[in-house]
Amino acid sequence: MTLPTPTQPPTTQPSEVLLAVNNLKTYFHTDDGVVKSVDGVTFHIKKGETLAVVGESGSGKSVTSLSIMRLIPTPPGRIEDGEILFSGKDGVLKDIVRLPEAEMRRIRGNDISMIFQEPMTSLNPVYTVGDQIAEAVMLHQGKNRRDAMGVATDMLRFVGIPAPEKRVNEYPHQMSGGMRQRVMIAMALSCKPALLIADEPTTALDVTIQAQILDLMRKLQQEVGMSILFITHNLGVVAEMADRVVVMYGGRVVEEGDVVEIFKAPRHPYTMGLLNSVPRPQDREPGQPKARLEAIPGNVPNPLNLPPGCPFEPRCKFAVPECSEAVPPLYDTGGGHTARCIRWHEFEQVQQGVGA
Ligand SMILES: Nc1ncnc2c1ncn2[C@@H]1O[C@H](COP(=O)(O)OP(=O)(O)OP(=O)(O)O)[C@@H](O)[C@H]1O
Repeated sequence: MTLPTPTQPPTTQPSEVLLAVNNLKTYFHTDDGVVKSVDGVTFHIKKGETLAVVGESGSGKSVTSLSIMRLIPTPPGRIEDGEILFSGKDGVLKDIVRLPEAEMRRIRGNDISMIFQEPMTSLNPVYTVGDQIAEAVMLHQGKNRRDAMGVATDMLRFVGIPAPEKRVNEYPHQMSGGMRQRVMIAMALSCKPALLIADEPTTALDVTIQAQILDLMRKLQQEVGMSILFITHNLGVVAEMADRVVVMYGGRVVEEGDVVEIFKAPRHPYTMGLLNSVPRPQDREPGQPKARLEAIPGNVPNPLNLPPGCPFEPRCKFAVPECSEAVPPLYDTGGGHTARCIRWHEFEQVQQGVGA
């Protein structure tokens, strides 16, 4: 995979905050100890924007999104602290962490929808795709079955499924992986959510279909005007889809900022490592030396046994003794860009050519 250069302007002019996650802590109480999967995570999503959450496997991306949906398996999981402020279609600001379950059920699928990597885990094999979309429409929009089936057919057409009148009566197994992912998107968008959470939605698809689904999501976002929280480990997808990016490591945000800025001037060695492990288009230009790709050495830390200091320190080629003393705070590096590294300023100087 080659990394595209993120250049596209935001699809809308995002201004107001739709969702604000503040100091979220979601832990799992296991027999082996407490897994601090999400440990003090803060970020926000503006109306109409796409925010990518990126990080290696185990960094806490999915637990963050499941916390927003309040779908953490309890026990062993629990949201221990923090707030998730959300302003839904009714315009009332709510804290998702503290909402009664009945109200949360109204929000799920109506104000916030989620699509997953593998549609077969979310689609029911014994019902037609039309029935499944119609059910969500009947539940949230109070439509009768006939009208809801009409909406289901329209939604299948909307997501580019050919012959929707026929396919609405088909079962998931009669469709290809790409078509099933389109059905998932149709179902997720059928109630026009304000926020779509997409957790690795294209990972299981081959590259051509992947590109089609990403294109489709961009187009639909413009038409529906929703915000997207895009969970991925794929920086190519981040560059193509996101306005801003949150980089997670060991259950914490280690860097956040505008996607163009982060790709151009990362301030955290983990983000630099992620970027160095994927080819960039400028490295492939004629006359340029062949880019050296480097995998980040080592593995993500064991969440039951995190080091006392910066969790990336054991893998970091820029680590100094102070790094292992305490978890660094998130430093404001300017222009809405933050990084959790005590040496961020030195990277800035090198990138700006100071003392080089
Ligand atoms: N039900 C659970 N019980 C115990 N630990 C859990 C549970 N669910 C998640 N975890 C732990 O929480 C941490 C974060 O997991 P999470 O699934 O959020 O990572 P991720 O960044 O989404 O990874 P991936 O890209 O593989 O989905 C991991 O260490 C994981 O083992």
